[in-house]
Amino acid sequence: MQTTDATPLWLARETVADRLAAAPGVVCSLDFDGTLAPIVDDPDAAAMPPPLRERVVALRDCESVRVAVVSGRELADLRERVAVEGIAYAGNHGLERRVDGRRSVAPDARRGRDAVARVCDRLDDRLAHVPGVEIEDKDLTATVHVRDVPDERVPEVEHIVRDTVEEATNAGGPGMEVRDGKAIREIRPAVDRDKGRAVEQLADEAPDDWHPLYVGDDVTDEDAFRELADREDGLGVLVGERETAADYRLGDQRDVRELLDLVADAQCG
Ligand SMILES: O=P(O)(O)OC[C@H]1O[C@H](O[C@H]2O[C@H](CO)[C@@H](O)[C@H](O)[C@H]2O)[C@H](O)[C@@H](O)[C@@H]1O
Repeated sequence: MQTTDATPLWLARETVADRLAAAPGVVCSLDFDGTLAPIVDDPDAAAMPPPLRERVVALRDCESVRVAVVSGRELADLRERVAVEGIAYAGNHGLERRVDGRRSVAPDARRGRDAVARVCDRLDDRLAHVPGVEIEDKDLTATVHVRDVPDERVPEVEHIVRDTVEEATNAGGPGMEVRDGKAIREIRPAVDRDKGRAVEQLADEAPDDWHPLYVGDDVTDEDAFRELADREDGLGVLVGERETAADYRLGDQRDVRELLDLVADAQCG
Protein backbone atom coordinates (compact mmCIF):
# COMPACT_ATOMS: atom_id res chain seq x y z
CA MET A 1 0.00 0.00 0.00
CA GLN A 2 1.36 3.37 -1.02
CA THR A 3 1.20 6.43 1.22
CA THR A 4 -0.16 9.56 -0.43
CA ASP A 5 -1.28 12.99 0.55
CA ALA A 6 -4.83 12.67 1.79
CA THR A 7 -7.68 14.73 0.31
CA PRO A 8 -8.72 17.70 2.46
CA LEU A 9 -11.94 16.44 4.01
CA TRP A 10 -13.91 19.59 3.27
CA LEU A 11 -13.34 19.13 -0.47
CA ALA A 12 -15.00 15.74 -0.16
CA ARG A 13 -17.57 16.60 2.47
CA GLU A 14 -20.56 15.31 0.49
CA THR A 15 -18.84 12.02 -0.38
CA VAL A 16 -17.85 11.45 3.23
CA ALA A 17 -21.33 12.39 4.50
CA ASP A 18 -22.90 9.95 2.00
CA ARG A 19 -20.54 7.15 3.03
CA LEU A 20 -21.26 7.71 6.70
CA ALA A 21 -25.01 7.85 6.09
CA ALA A 22 -24.97 4.67 3.98
CA ALA A 23 -23.29 2.66 6.77
CA PRO A 24 -25.59 0.68 9.10
CA GLY A 25 -23.45 1.97 11.95
CA VAL A 26 -20.06 3.56 12.63
CA VAL A 27 -17.25 2.56 14.98
CA CYS A 28 -15.79 6.00 15.68
CA SER A 29 -12.26 5.60 17.08
CA LEU A 30 -10.46 8.76 18.13
CA ASP A 31 -6.89 9.44 19.13
CA PHE A 32 -6.42 11.69 22.19
CA ASP A 33 -3.37 14.03 22.05
CA GLY A 34 -3.52 16.20 18.95
CA THR A 35 -7.03 14.98 18.07
CA LEU A 36 -9.38 15.28 21.06
CA ALA A 37 -6.94 17.51 22.96
CA PRO A 38 -4.70 20.22 21.50
CA ILE A 39 -0.95 19.55 21.70
CA VAL A 40 0.62 21.50 24.60
CA ASP A 41 4.16 21.71 25.96
CA ASP A 42 3.36 20.00 29.25
CA PRO A 43 1.94 16.47 28.74
CA ASP A 44 0.24 16.72 32.14
CA ALA A 45 -1.68 19.78 31.01
CA ALA A 46 -3.32 18.13 27.97
CA ALA A 47 -7.10 18.47 28.22
CA MET A 48 -10.14 17.92 26.06
CA PRO A 49 -12.13 21.08 25.37
CA PRO A 50 -15.77 20.88 26.66
CA PRO A 51 -17.37 21.22 23.17
CA LEU A 52 -15.51 18.07 22.07
CA ARG A 53 -16.56 16.18 25.18
CA GLU A 54 -20.20 17.18 24.46
CA ARG A 55 -19.89 15.67 20.98
CA VAL A 56 -18.30 12.47 22.25
CA VAL A 57 -21.17 12.12 24.74
CA ALA A 58 -23.76 12.76 22.00
CA LEU A 59 -22.18 10.07 19.80
CA ARG A 60 -22.02 7.65 22.74
CA ASP A 61 -25.78 8.09 23.17
CA CYS A 62 -26.44 7.36 19.53
CA GLU A 63 -27.60 3.75 18.87
CA SER A 64 -25.73 3.23 15.64
CA VAL A 65 -22.37 4.65 16.80
CA ARG A 66 -19.73 3.10 19.04
CA VAL A 67 -17.10 5.51 20.33
CA ALA A 68 -13.58 4.47 21.30
CA VAL A 69 -10.57 6.52 22.34
CA VAL A 70 -7.33 4.89 21.21
CA SER A 71 -4.16 6.42 22.61
CA GLY A 72 -0.49 6.02 23.43
CA ARG A 73 -1.31 7.18 26.95
CA GLU A 74 -1.67 4.78 29.85
CA LEU A 75 -5.29 3.59 30.16
CA ALA A 76 -5.92 5.05 33.64
CA ASP A 77 -4.52 8.44 32.60
CA LEU A 78 -6.57 8.40 29.38
CA ARG A 79 -9.85 7.57 31.13
CA GLU A 80 -9.30 10.33 33.64
CA ARG A 81 -8.64 12.90 30.93
CA VAL A 82 -11.56 11.91 28.69
CA ALA A 83 -13.92 11.25 31.61
CA VAL A 84 -16.76 9.85 29.54
CA GLU A 85 -18.36 6.64 30.80
CA GLY A 86 -19.83 4.03 28.48
CA ILE A 87 -17.31 4.28 25.67
CA ALA A 88 -14.39 1.97 24.83
CA TYR A 89 -10.80 2.86 25.67
CA ALA A 90 -7.53 1.46 24.32
CA GLY A 91 -4.42 2.74 26.12
CA ASN A 92 -0.70 2.21 25.58
CA HIS A 93 -1.31 1.84 21.81
CA GLY A 94 -3.82 -0.98 22.39
CA LEU A 95 -1.77 -3.01 24.88
CA GLU A 96 -4.47 -2.38 27.48
CA ARG A 97 -8.20 -1.92 26.87
CA ARG A 98 -11.38 -1.20 28.70
CA VAL A 99 -14.38 -2.32 26.68
CA ASP A 100 -17.91 -2.89 28.06
CA GLY A 101 -16.59 -2.14 31.55
CA ARG A 102 -13.91 -4.86 31.45
CA ARG A 103 -10.17 -4.13 31.53
CA SER A 104 -7.73 -6.41 29.74
CA VAL A 105 -3.98 -6.31 29.24
CA ALA A 106 -2.09 -8.06 26.43
CA PRO A 107 -0.28 -10.95 28.20
CA ASP A 108 2.96 -10.44 26.26
CA ALA A 109 2.99 -6.77 27.32
CA ARG A 110 2.40 -7.71 30.95
CA ARG A 111 5.56 -9.83 30.81
CA GLY A 112 7.60 -6.84 29.60
CA ARG A 113 6.51 -4.50 32.40
CA ASP A 114 9.61 -5.00 34.61
CA ALA A 115 11.92 -4.47 31.67
CA VAL A 116 10.21 -1.15 30.85
CA ALA A 117 10.61 -0.07 34.51
CA ARG A 118 14.33 -0.95 34.43
CA VAL A 119 14.85 1.03 31.21
CA CYS A 120 13.08 4.04 32.77
CA ASP A 121 15.39 3.84 35.82
CA ARG A 122 18.49 3.71 33.63
CA LEU A 123 17.26 6.57 31.48
CA ASP A 124 16.57 8.67 34.58
CA ASP A 125 20.31 8.39 35.35
CA ARG A 126 21.69 8.55 31.84
CA LEU A 127 19.61 11.53 30.74
CA ALA A 128 19.79 13.51 34.00
CA HIS A 129 22.41 15.85 32.50
CA VAL A 130 20.27 16.84 29.49
CA PRO A 131 18.02 19.84 30.16
CA GLY A 132 14.32 19.53 29.33
CA VAL A 133 14.05 15.73 29.12
CA GLU A 134 10.93 14.24 30.68
CA ILE A 135 10.43 10.51 31.12
CA GLU A 136 6.83 9.30 31.34
CA ASP A 137 6.64 5.78 32.78
CA LYS A 138 3.35 4.35 31.51
CA ASP A 139 3.77 0.91 33.10
CA LEU A 140 3.53 -1.14 29.87
CA THR A 141 5.43 1.42 27.76
CA ALA A 142 7.38 4.62 28.37
CA THR A 143 7.70 7.96 26.62
CA VAL A 144 10.79 10.16 26.52
CA HIS A 145 9.68 13.74 25.85
CA VAL A 146 12.12 16.01 24.01
CA ARG A 147 9.83 19.01 23.35
CA ASP A 148 11.81 21.15 25.85
CA VAL A 149 15.24 19.76 24.94
CA PRO A 150 17.48 22.16 22.96
CA ASP A 151 17.42 21.03 19.29
CA GLU A 152 21.15 20.33 19.20
CA ARG A 153 20.86 17.89 22.14
CA VAL A 154 18.01 15.79 20.69
CA PRO A 155 20.33 13.41 18.73
CA GLU A 156 22.23 12.70 21.96
CA VAL A 157 18.97 11.81 23.72
CA GLU A 158 17.94 9.65 20.78
CA HIS A 159 21.25 7.82 20.92
CA ILE A 160 21.05 7.16 24.66
CA VAL A 161 17.45 5.94 24.42
CA ARG A 162 18.22 3.52 21.57
CA ASP A 163 21.42 2.22 23.24
CA THR A 164 19.64 1.66 26.55
CA VAL A 165 16.77 -0.21 24.92
CA GLU A 166 19.16 -2.32 22.84
CA GLU A 167 21.27 -3.13 25.89
CA ALA A 168 18.18 -4.25 27.84
CA THR A 169 17.04 -6.44 24.95
CA ASN A 170 20.52 -7.96 24.45
CA ALA A 171 20.71 -8.75 28.17
CA GLY A 172 18.08 -11.41 27.51
CA GLY A 173 15.00 -9.48 28.57
CA PRO A 174 11.81 -9.27 26.52
CA GLY A 175 12.37 -7.46 23.21
CA MET A 176 11.64 -3.76 23.13
CA GLU A 177 11.49 -1.19 20.36
CA VAL A 178 11.65 2.58 20.00
CA ARG A 179 9.06 4.42 17.90
CA ASP A 180 8.93 8.12 17.05
CA GLY A 181 6.05 10.46 17.83
CA LYS A 182 5.51 14.21 18.11
CA ALA A 183 8.59 15.38 20.07
CA ILE A 184 8.72 11.98 21.80
CA ARG A 185 10.43 8.61 21.58
CA GLU A 186 8.15 5.78 22.65
CA ILE A 187 9.63 2.65 24.23
CA ARG A 188 7.39 -0.36 23.77
CA PRO A 189 7.55 -4.14 24.04
CA ALA A 190 8.21 -5.59 20.59
CA VAL A 191 4.86 -7.35 20.30
CA ASP A 192 2.35 -7.51 17.51
CA ARG A 193 0.05 -4.81 18.95
CA ASP A 194 -0.44 -1.28 17.78
CA LYS A 195 -3.24 1.14 16.99
CA GLY A 196 -3.97 -0.79 13.78
CA ARG A 197 -4.67 -3.96 15.76
CA ALA A 198 -6.71 -1.95 18.27
CA VAL A 199 -8.91 -0.46 15.55
CA GLU A 200 -9.28 -3.84 13.83
CA GLN A 201 -10.37 -5.47 17.10
CA LEU A 202 -12.93 -2.72 17.79
CA ALA A 203 -14.34 -3.13 14.27
CA ASP A 204 -14.56 -6.93 14.69
CA GLU A 205 -16.50 -6.50 17.93
CA ALA A 206 -19.11 -4.22 16.31
CA PRO A 207 -22.24 -5.49 14.56
CA ASP A 208 -21.67 -6.78 11.01
CA ASP A 209 -21.21 -4.15 8.30
CA TRP A 210 -20.59 -1.23 10.63
CA HIS A 211 -17.92 1.00 9.18
CA PRO A 212 -14.75 1.83 11.15
CA LEU A 213 -13.63 5.47 11.22
CA TYR A 214 -10.33 6.53 12.78
CA VAL A 215 -9.11 10.08 13.44
CA GLY A 216 -5.52 10.76 14.53
CA ASP A 217 -2.61 13.15 14.12
CA ASP A 218 0.65 11.39 15.00
CA VAL A 219 2.91 8.94 13.18
CA THR A 220 1.77 6.07 15.44
CA ASP A 221 -1.73 6.70 14.06
CA GLU A 222 -0.46 5.53 10.68
CA ASP A 223 -0.79 1.93 11.96
CA ALA A 224 -4.54 2.54 12.20
CA PHE A 225 -4.72 4.33 8.85
CA ARG A 226 -2.93 1.43 7.13
CA GLU A 227 -5.33 -1.05 8.71
CA LEU A 228 -8.34 0.95 7.46
CA ALA A 229 -6.83 1.46 4.00
CA ASP A 230 -6.73 -2.33 3.66
CA ARG A 231 -10.48 -2.56 4.29
CA GLU A 232 -13.18 -1.47 1.87
CA ASP A 233 -15.34 -0.02 4.63
CA GLY A 234 -12.58 1.88 6.49
CA LEU A 235 -12.28 5.66 6.72
CA GLY A 236 -9.05 7.21 8.01
CA VAL A 237 -8.79 10.93 8.74
CA LEU A 238 -5.48 12.61 9.53
CA VAL A 239 -5.39 15.78 11.63
CA GLY A 240 -2.66 17.89 10.03
CA GLU A 241 -0.59 17.43 6.92
CA ARG A 242 2.08 14.91 5.88
CA GLU A 243 2.51 11.81 3.76
CA THR A 244 -0.10 9.45 5.13
CA ALA A 245 -2.12 6.31 4.56
CA ALA A 246 -5.28 8.17 5.69
CA ASP A 247 -8.03 8.86 3.12
CA TYR A 248 -8.76 12.41 4.21
CA ARG A 249 -7.21 15.13 6.30
CA LEU A 250 -8.38 17.96 8.52
CA GLY A 251 -6.49 21.26 8.78
CA ASP A 252 -5.98 21.11 12.54
CA GLN A 253 -7.31 19.81 15.83
CA ARG A 254 -10.08 22.42 15.96
CA ASP A 255 -11.68 20.86 12.87
CA VAL A 256 -12.33 17.56 14.71
CA ARG A 257 -15.56 18.99 16.13
CA GLU A 258 -17.06 19.44 12.69
CA LEU A 259 -16.09 15.91 11.68
CA LEU A 260 -17.89 14.56 14.76
CA ASP A 261 -20.92 16.66 13.78
CA LEU A 262 -20.81 15.03 10.35
CA VAL A 263 -20.91 11.58 11.98
CA ALA A 264 -23.80 12.69 14.22
CA ASP A 265 -25.76 14.15 11.29
CA ALA A 266 -25.29 10.93 9.32
CA GLN A 267 -26.12 8.46 12.10
CA CYS A 268 -27.95 10.12 14.94
CA GLY A 269 -30.64 12.11 13.09
O1 LIG B 1 -1.88 8.43 20.93
P1 LIG B 1 -2.00 9.80 21.53
O2 LIG B 1 -3.26 9.99 22.33
O3 LIG B 1 -1.80 10.89 20.52
O4 LIG B 1 -0.82 9.86 22.59
C1 LIG B 1 0.53 10.01 22.09
C2 LIG B 1 1.38 10.62 23.17
O5 LIG B 1 0.67 11.78 23.63
C3 LIG B 1 1.28 12.54 24.67
O6 LIG B 1 2.38 13.26 24.12
C4 LIG B 1 1.97 14.18 23.12
O7 LIG B 1 1.12 15.17 23.69
C5 LIG B 1 1.76 16.04 24.68
C6 LIG B 1 0.70 16.99 25.21
O8 LIG B 1 0.11 17.72 24.18
C7 LIG B 1 2.95 16.76 24.01
O9 LIG B 1 3.60 17.58 24.96
C8 LIG B 1 3.92 15.72 23.43
O10 LIG B 1 4.98 16.38 22.75
C9 LIG B 1 3.17 14.83 22.44
O11 LIG B 1 3.99 13.81 21.88
C10 LIG B 1 1.64 11.66 25.83
O12 LIG B 1 2.38 12.38 26.77
C11 LIG B 1 2.37 10.38 25.41
O13 LIG B 1 2.48 9.49 26.50
C12 LIG B 1 1.55 9.67 24.34
O14 LIG B 1 2.20 8.49 23.92
